Amino acid sequence: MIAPTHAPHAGDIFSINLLGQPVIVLNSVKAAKDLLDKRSAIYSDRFKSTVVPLIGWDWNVALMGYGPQWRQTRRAFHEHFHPGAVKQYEPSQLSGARKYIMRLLTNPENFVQDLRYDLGATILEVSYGIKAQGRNDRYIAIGERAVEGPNEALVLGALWVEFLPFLRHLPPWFPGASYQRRAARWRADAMALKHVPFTTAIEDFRDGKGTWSLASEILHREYQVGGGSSTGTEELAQNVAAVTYGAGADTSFSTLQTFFLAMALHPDVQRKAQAELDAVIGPMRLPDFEDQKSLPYIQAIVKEAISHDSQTYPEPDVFNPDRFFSECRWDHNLPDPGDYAFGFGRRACPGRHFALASIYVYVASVLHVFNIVPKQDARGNPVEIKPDMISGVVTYPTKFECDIRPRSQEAEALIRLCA
Ligand code: HEM
Repeated sequence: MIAPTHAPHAGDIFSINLLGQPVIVLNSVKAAKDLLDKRSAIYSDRFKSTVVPLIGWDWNVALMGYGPQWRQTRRAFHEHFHPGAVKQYEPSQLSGARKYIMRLLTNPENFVQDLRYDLGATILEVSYGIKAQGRNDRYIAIGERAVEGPNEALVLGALWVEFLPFLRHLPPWFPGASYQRRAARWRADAMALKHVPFTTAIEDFRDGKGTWSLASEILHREYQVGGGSSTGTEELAQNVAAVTYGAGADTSFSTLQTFFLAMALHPDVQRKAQAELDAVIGPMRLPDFEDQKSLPYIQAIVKEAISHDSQTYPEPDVFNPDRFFSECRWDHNLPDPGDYAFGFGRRACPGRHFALASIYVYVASVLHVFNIVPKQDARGNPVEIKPDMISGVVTYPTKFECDIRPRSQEAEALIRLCA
């Protein structure tokens, strides 16, 4: 469950009572590390939720209790998402970022919708080997619809049925039980996410039409190890692919929206990043994964976009990539936001390396060729952006507008040539 707001003055650990159900909130990185890292043997289970099965998401490893099925699924995640394994996804991620900058050139006002689409298309290809066919793609729509259920229903206190489980037996027509109708739709959407792209991928693969994907690779590997077909193997491949597809796009999407917001507010940060890109890459090509190590300021922007702990960093709300440097060198004494933005202990995010690679390649590609500036009003004055966030299972900036323009004619030509 996700607490809807942060409570900076409430102490490291506090509890709230929701309709008789005690809820313990870990309100600092230290508290989370002490309990979830150091005592992970006893704090890796999940709350036995009424809402999770009601909305049809109980097959999702992130919401599963700590036990053999969770362990088997985590093992499969580890095999496909450890730092060495994620290299195989780089071509899809790079191609997604390049298609995106081409879209930014032709349709900059659609930067948010196109970002959602291109991240979704990349993760669809990685998970199932399916190539999305444009904005109205059936599989993209399935992915986007499916995450609405958990995004609405898993926010702490969103549905009373979580704390009064007998309410799950009420019929949908009963006064006040409209959540039953929504839950039925969310269940159908979750089932579509789990089954529809998987069935297409596996049928294509068996017919020799499909390309390699996470789903087909897990099936192949498990058959080799387990020595033949089994429903368990199919279920495992289905779950890993669907969780990747469901979890993978939304999280990176929210981080990259934060990046656009921060760039529109901080032209000085943009200039520094572009000076680094110009020095390392120059005007004749676009950034790729080979450049990552040579772009520390871009790395600092990525870390700054993921999130901040108010007790670890001074001025946590200020977007300041320079905080990671001391005397022009990377400051290794400063905690890495990547060590807590992805969770703690045994339940920490297995998609972390994949996510960081995606965010890097979008940030570097966009900044190399575009300037992001606030919109101008009729008199040519910049329209003030009031930054704010919407909290939920995933946190997003509220809607904001900005102008995204190629940095130069050469930059525009480079996009047209290479993207
Ligand atoms: C910026 C991007 C991302 C962020 C900030 C993020 C964050 C998180 C966090 C904080 C958790 C831990 C939740 C907890 O402790 O209960 C988590 C779990 C998880 N994440 Fe991510 N994530 C991101 C991207 C991804 C991607 C790309 C994938 C898939 C490839 C993924 C798959 C998962 C899974 C499967 C879990 C559940 C792990 C478990 O319960 O054992 N995430 N993520």
